[in-house]
Amino acid sequence: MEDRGAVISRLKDHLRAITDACGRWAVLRLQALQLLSAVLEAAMLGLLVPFVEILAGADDVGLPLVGTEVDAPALYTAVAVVVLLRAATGWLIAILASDLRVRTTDALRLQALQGILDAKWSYVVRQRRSDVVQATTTEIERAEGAVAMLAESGVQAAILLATAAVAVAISPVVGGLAVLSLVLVAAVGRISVRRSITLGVEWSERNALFGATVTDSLASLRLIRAHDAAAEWTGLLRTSAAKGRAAQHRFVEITAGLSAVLSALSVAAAVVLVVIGREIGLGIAEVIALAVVATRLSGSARSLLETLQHFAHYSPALDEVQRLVAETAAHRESEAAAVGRTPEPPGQPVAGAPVLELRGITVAYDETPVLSDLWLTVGSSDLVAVTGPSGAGKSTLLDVVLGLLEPAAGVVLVDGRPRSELAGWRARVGYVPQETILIPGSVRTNLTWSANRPTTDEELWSALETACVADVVRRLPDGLETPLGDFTRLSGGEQQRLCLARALVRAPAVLVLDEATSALDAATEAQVVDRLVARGGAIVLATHRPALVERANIEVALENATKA
Ligand SMILES: Nc1ncnc2c1ncn2[C@@H]1O[C@H](COP(=O)(O)OP(=O)(O)OP(=O)(O)O)[C@@H](O)[C@H]1O
Repeated sequence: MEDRGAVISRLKDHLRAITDACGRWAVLRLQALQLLSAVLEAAMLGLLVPFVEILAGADDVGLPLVGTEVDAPALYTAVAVVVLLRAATGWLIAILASDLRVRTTDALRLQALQGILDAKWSYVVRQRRSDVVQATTTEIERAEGAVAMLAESGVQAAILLATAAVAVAISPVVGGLAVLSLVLVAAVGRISVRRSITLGVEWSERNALFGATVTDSLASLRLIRAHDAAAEWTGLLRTSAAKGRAAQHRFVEITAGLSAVLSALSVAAAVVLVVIGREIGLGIAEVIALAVVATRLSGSARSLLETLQHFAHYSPALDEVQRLVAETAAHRESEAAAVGRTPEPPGQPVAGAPVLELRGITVAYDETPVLSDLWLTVGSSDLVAVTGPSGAGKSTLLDVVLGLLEPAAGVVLVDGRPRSELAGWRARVGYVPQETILIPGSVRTNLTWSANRPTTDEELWSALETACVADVVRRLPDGLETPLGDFTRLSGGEQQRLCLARALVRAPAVLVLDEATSALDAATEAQVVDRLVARGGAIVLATHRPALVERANIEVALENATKA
């Protein structure tokens, strides 16, 4: 259960998120408009008494607070001006609040994604992909709902206070009683708002489970169909859907229930207040005005309560997004290595030094060493084969070469200097992972999205030729412009070669291949390697294929997870 200050601290958290994203002035502008709107609402209600008096036949009436006597046309003009101003203010508030809402959630979404892109690789690999997807899509949308509710509650609270002030101004006794009943409503409302937070947390958990199930089942679609294992996944989806339905049902039960009780009570309260007003000798104009004000008061209180309940229900989503932002910030790579930063110009290479050197490195996951005291020198045209049984640490070693993992001990040298600037190093590396990664988009998009520079068609075709996949692309209906989807028409081996061409488009000094030719037949693999060697540059590849090991001039044979 949430603590007493939960709602207030959540409101503060959201306000801070809005201020961070949009600036203090934008928030102050909205708050000023909300205040103006409340003052205009109070003026509108305050004009009710003279309005009813004019309707009852008076020639001149006194304006409340100002006291000036005015005739009917002047009063009608004042009412019209206030009504128009109030409408214009409402319009401005709606636009401003929507701007703040969208800007805040866009900023949070970008912060969360940037956080993942900038975080240390050792942190990233421990994350569940669907959690990040959920936080930056569904949960962000709920957080946006919470921000909208926060802005809405600001207007409603201001209007509620203004209406209460008018009620007290018309009759301190009756108005005072009305305010007292509001305090009672607030006390009951607090319980329902706190319950809404708990249900909101359940809803977030359901979203996480639902998202994970959908993401995982889509990633395994081919296997699910082949093994006829859909029942397992639909069962999980049904469970998470049912959990969500129950939480949503309870939330609506609470909000709609409270709303129904309040609407019945508000009619009774208005009648009681009018009777009391008559009993203490108020005039008919005051009594009518009080009845209207009391009805508006209870309406405003109900709306504010509903808004706060919705805010409370949505607000746990912001926790989820902020948790991701804070966690990624705590695991941030060094400033210089972060993705998207302009790399520092590299220091002067030491003459004759190898492009990369690992001196006695040790790498461990959770204190368990995978590589120990490993030494490796990679010259500018070396072909290095990393071999060893499954789990020996081949991919781990490639991650160190790529600059994704930093060794716990030992030194990594680039051009004879300690590798301190990871972004600069990665700009010189091309990588082909074990699994093929093709994004929705054309062949061209797939070749160029990670090039980090403008590319010519000539460069693309040259990379495709080197990867022995140019003929395949030429045969596609639209060549380089042919779209590739999740279920692309290319075979596994063709996709692998396309991924290799993508790495080559970067013109890398060091090409890192993690069993990147495993789907190729021996003849095609040999042809690809011939062309890669002819192209020049260093190659570091992990492989189980004896033929490839034979071609290499350096072999790093990893024997088991603790001995390199
Ligand atoms: N993120 C991680 N957290 C904890 N342990 C890990 C992590 N990544 C890899 N390992 C462990 O480190 C060891 C080496 O893994 P690695 O993927 O480098 O092996 P590999 O030689 O490439 O295996 P394969 O040939 O099967 O791909 C394995 O025991 C693996 O379970």
